[in-house]
Formats: sequence, C-alpha cells, structure tokens
Amino acid sequence: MTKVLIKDMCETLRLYFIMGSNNCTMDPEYVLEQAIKGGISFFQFREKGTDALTGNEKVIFAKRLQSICQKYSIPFIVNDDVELAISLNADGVHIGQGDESADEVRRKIGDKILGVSAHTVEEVEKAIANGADYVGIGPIYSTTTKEDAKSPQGTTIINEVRKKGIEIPIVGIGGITAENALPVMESGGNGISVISAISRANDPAESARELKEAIDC
Ligand SMILES: Cc1ncc(COP(=O)(O)OP(=O)(O)O)c(N)n1
Ligand SMILES: Cc1nc(C(=O)O)sc1CCOP(=O)(O)O
Ligand SMILES: [Mg+2]
Repeated sequence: MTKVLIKDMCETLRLYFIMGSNNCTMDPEYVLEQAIKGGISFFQFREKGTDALTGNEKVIFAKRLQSICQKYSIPFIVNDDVELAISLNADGVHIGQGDESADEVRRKIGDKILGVSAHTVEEVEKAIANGADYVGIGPIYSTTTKEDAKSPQGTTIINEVRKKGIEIPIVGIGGITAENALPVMESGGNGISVISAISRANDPAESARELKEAIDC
C-alpha cells in the first residue's frame, strides 16, 4: 500500500495501535486481530525493549502481524528498523529523533509512509522539511511503556503547532486512554496512538471500541 492508496491520512491515523511481543499479556496475534475488530485504523510493529525478539524470530513475528494487517487492509508500519520495513515491503516506517535521519529514511523508502516523532514545533518543521507524512507528538500523559520517555507535556505542543498554521497530520502518544483521549483531538490532533490501553486490556476489542467512541464524539 502506498501513500496514493491512502485517501485520507488524517482519517486513517485516528486510532493508531502500536505493539510488540513484550507489550502483551495475551497472544499478540490474537490481540492485534481483536484490536482490528474493535476499530483500530493503523498499526505499528514496535519490537524493542526487555525480552524483545531479535534476528529471525523478529522477522517471522513481524510477518505474522503484517499478514493480519493485510487481511483487514490496515496499514503496517515498522518502528525504527528501516531495513526490516524495506525487506517486508511494509507500508511505512516510524522513526524518532534518535533514529536514522528522516531525509535519509525518506530517500530509502520512496513514497511509503514516513512518521517522525517530534517534541517541539521546530522538530515538527524539520520533520516536514525532511518529508514526513505525519508526526507523533508525546508524551501527552505520563507513560511507563517507554523506558526513555520524556516528561509529559499535555497538548501544549499540538496547540502550538496548529496555532502556527502547520497542517501536517498529528497523532498524540503517551499514556492515552479512553478517559483522557479527547483533549488530543480538541487541540488539533488527528488521532491517538496507544500501546498499553489496548495491548494490556482484558478485552482488546472492547478497549479499541471505547477509544474509538471517545474520539468519535
Ligand atoms: C506514533 C509514534 N509516535 C512516537 C513514537 C516514538 O518514537 P521514538 O521516539 O523513536 O521512540 P521508540 O518508539 O522508537 O522507542 C512512536 N514509536 N510512534
Ligand atoms: C512509544 C512511545 N513514544 C512516546 C513518545 O512520547 O514519543 S510515549 C510511548 C509509549 C506509549 O505507550 P502507552 O500508550 O502504553 O503509554
Ligand atoms: Mg524510534
């Protein structure tokens, strides 16, 4: 799937689920399929941190999740690992400020989707100049999922970006639940990005439905 096939990036980004094997208390393939049934619109494969799979095990796991996404036409984005994304013909890549530079990644992946993490207006402007299709801004709220997360900043940066008239699609990330999701959209975000709210839920499909309802009203 290329950018051309994604009619409306903002709409597609609305409920963005991110997951790796160590984020789940249940079978990750079951969690992903349930999350899709509950209404997620975008998926990022993020296999990193304690006990994360590596090497061939990581590749096999990525392919399993990719095939579930393909079955339901959900874009499959790879976090950090540009070479893996290219070898799997993934729909795109998400990189942060400490990863490979965005302009270099854009050169490598052609017109596939490029997401970039940003924590300031300047980083958003640089991401746009380097060819980002969307930015992930966070942490909005406090999170324990990402070990090296920065301090929570609420929706301040999203507000600042929109006040400057910058129109790039934005997803908020970090500590987002159905209870606190709405301010991300009200401040000008196009979607919410979650890990634990779905991956650690007793019922991932129901959790995805609740998140969707929270931002659809
Ligand atoms: C949608 C989205 N936004 C932000 C991030 C964080 O990326 P990064 O800062 O590179 O941190 P890691 O996820 O690689 O630990 C993201 N992955 N997705
Ligand atoms: C992967 C990630 N990136 C963040 C950032 O601020 O850039 S916060 C984060 C973790 C999000 O997990 P949860 O939804 O469980 O809080
Ligand atoms: Mg990264």
